[in-house]
Amino acid sequence: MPSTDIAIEATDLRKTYGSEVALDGVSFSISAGTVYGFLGPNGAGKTTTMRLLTGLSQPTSGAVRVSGTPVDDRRALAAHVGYLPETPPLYDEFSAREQLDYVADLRDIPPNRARERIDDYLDRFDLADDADRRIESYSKGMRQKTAFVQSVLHDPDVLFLDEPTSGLDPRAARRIREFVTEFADTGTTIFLSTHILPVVDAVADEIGVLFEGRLVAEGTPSEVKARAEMDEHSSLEDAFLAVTSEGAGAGDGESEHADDVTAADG
Ligand SMILES: Nc1ncnc2c1ncn2[C@@H]1O[C@H](COP(=O)(O)OP(=O)(O)OP(=O)(O)O)[C@@H](O)[C@H]1O
Repeated sequence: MPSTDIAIEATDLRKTYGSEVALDGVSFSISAGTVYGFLGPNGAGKTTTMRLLTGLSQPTSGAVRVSGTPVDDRRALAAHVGYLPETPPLYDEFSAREQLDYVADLRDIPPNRARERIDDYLDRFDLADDADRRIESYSKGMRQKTAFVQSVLHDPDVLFLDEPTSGLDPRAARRIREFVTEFADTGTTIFLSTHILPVVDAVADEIGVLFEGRLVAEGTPSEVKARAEMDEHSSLEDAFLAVTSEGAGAGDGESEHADDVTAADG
């Protein structure tokens, strides 16, 4: 794997489904160790982008490199990338422990190391007592926690998280936030898509806001707020609503701030 300080580089990504344009020329460059909050309203193209960034789907045009490697080289990337998708792949008939053993084996984690990590994570996510029950009997939050552990078991350099706190109670959601910060402190790059804006405000170094398949704002949380002409007391939610109003993209003037919002740098 080539060494690079750029962890994720997307160049002019376009994705169409028939006549539907899901992504309309999205570019960004994310430095290693960054927590990047990826925001956008329903249907903006976030999941489509994440699938392109993880090589699960091919762009209509444009290119993606993760840790310097083109994402279509999935063999080279597998050890370096973790992905928690919106609908995580779990086998209902497995227990959490079996599921995690299976993934550890796929990831070629040495058995002793795998056992240690799995026990540690099960404990930290309060799953230890249920670890030998079948996943089909789990609550949504227990499934989500199992899926999160599965995505980080091999200690990836770049971690893609799609709504990681979905279905989690406050304690578990906080645990995920702490993990995100902890991983980032050790140099892991985190690409985090969520609708829970306070989470992004708390953990993200940088933010990208997608609207109708285009990146309409990018920068630190305070830069995005400033760009949307918010004052220092405004929330990220206020800025999000300003840059993703119809007026921001189509110029119908619905938002008083829309005309002042400049396009993202990327
Ligand atoms: N397989 C597909 N076939 C056709 N259209 C699709 C397909 N996948 C996504 N789209 C369309 O692409 C656009 C972007 O969808 P995407 O799922 O990426 O949005 P999103 O930002 O993740 O939304 P949400 O926040 O609701 O999860 C939508 O208009 C969606 O209907």
